[in-house]
Amino acid sequence: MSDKRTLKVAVLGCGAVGSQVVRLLTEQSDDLTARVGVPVELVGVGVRRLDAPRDVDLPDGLLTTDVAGLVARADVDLVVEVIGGIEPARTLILSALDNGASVVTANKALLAEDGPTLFEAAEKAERDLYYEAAVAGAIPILRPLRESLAGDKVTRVLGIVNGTTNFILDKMDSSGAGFSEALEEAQELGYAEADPTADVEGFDAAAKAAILASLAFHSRVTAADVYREGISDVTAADVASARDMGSVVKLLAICELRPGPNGDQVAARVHPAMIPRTHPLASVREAFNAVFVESEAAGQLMFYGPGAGGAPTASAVLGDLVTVARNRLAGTRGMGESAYADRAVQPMGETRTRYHVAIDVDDRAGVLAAVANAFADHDVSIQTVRQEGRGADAQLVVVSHAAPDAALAATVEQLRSMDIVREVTSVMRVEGGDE
Ligand SMILES: NC(=O)c1ccc[n+]([C@@H]2O[C@H](COP(=O)([O-])OP(=O)(O)OC[C@H]3O[C@@H](n4cnc5c(N)ncnc54)[C@H](O)[C@@H]3O)[C@@H](O)[C@H]2O)c1
Ligand SMILES: N[C@@H](CCO)C(=O)O
Ligand code: NA
Repeated sequence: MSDKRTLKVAVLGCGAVGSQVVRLLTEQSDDLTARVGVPVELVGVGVRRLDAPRDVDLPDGLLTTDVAGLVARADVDLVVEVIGGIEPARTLILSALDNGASVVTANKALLAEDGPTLFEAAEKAERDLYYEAAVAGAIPILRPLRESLAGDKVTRVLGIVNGTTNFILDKMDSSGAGFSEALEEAQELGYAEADPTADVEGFDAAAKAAILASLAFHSRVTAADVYREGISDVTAADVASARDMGSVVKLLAICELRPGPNGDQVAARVHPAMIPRTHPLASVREAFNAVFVESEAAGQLMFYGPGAGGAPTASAVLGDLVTVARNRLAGTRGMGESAYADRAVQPMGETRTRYHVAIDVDDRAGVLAAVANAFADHDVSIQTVRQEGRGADAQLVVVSHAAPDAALAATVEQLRSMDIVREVTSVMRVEGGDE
C-alpha cells in the first residue's frame, strides 16, 4: 500500500475529450476523492496554444505548452493522453511510463498502429496503461473483454464502432437517400468531419477492430492486419435490396476465431454488410455504437451506448483513471496486455463470408442455370435465389452460403463477364444469420 496523500494528474490535450476530462476532474473532485481514497489533483494541462478557445473554465496556472516538461515532472502519478494521432502522443506516453507515471489514453490510432511498443513499455515500467475510451467511447467493452470475460472463450465480436457511418447508413435506410446526400446531412449536424475519410473509409473502425481482436483473442493484431472497406460505394440500390430481404446495411467490425491449418486463427475485417432486421445490431440507429460478443459459455452479449462525443468519451477516461489510481494506491497493477495465444491472422481471401448478389438478366430459359453454374464453378453453394420482374426487367437476387471470400469475389467477377448478365447491381456481404 502506498503512503501517498494525493494523486497528481496531468492531462495532455484539451480538445473535445480533454476539456470534458478536465471538467469532470474538477466538478467531481469530492466524489473522486471518496472513490479513490485520496484526493486526485489536476496539476497541469498540456496544450498547443494557451489562447485557444476551450469548452471548460480552467483554474489559473494549469495550462502549459511545455507538454514534454509536464510529462517529465517527477511528482506526476497519472498521465491522461487525449491529443490523438501518432506523434507526439507516442513519445509522450513512452516518456510518462519511463518516468514512472501510469497512463490513460483514448488514442485508438496509436494503439492500433503500435500498441505492442506501448504495452512493452508499460510492462517494463511496471505501470498501468488503460484505454477504454479508444473503442466505442463511453461503452464499457474493453474491460468486459479483459476482465469479466477472462474466464470464457470469446469466439466472435461484431461491432458497430463508428457513429458517423452508422448515422449515414441509418439515414440512407430511413429516407432512401444516397450516400452523398446522407454524408452532407451528417456534416451539417456535426456528426461527420469536413474531411470524413477516416470514418467513411473505415480507418477508424479498423483501428478499433484491431484493438478488439487483440483483447478478445489474446493475440497481437494491428490495423494493418484488418481487411477494410468503407461505405462510400454503398448505393441507395444496395440499401433497398437489403430492405427487400428484411435486412439493413451496417458498417461492421468483425473479429472472429476461425479454423486455420495450424489451429485457430484470428480474422479481423471491417466492411459494410447486410444483417437481418431481427439481429440486435440492426436496432442500433443514428450515431450510436454497439458491440455484440459471442462466447462459448456466456452465449451472446450486447453492449450499447454513445460511442463518441466529448463527455461520453471522458466518462470512459475517468473510469480508467479511477481504476488506475486505485491500483497505484494499492501498489499494484491491472491486467496488462495478454498476447499469449499468439494466433496467426487469417488472410481475407481465406475467411469464410456470405454474399448477396443482385443481377439484371434476361428472363429466358437457361439463365438461372448459367448463373447457378458460375457459383458452382467456384465451389460456392447457393442458399436462396429470388427472381423479381419479368422479361427485360428481370432481376435475380442470389444469397450464398459461406465460402472463402476469394471464391465469392471470383464468382462475382465471372458473373460480370457473362453475356446473359446485363449488370451486377448490388454485391454485399451478409452477416448475422445461418451460414
Ligand atoms: N471525440 C470523440 O468523440 C472521441 C471518441 C473516442 C476517442 N477519441 C480519441 O480521443 C483523442 C482526442 O480526441 P478529441 O476529439 O478530443 O480531439 P480534438 O482534436 O478535439 O483534441 C485534441 C487536442 O489536442 C491538442 N493538441 C494537438 N497537438 C498537441 C500537442 N503537441 N500538445 C498539446 N496539445 C496538442 C489540439 O490542439 C486539440 O485541442 C483522440 O485520440 C481520439 O481518437 C475521441
Ligand atoms: N469519429 C468516430 C468517433 C471517435 O472514435 C465516430 O464517428 O464514431
Ligand atoms: Na469504450
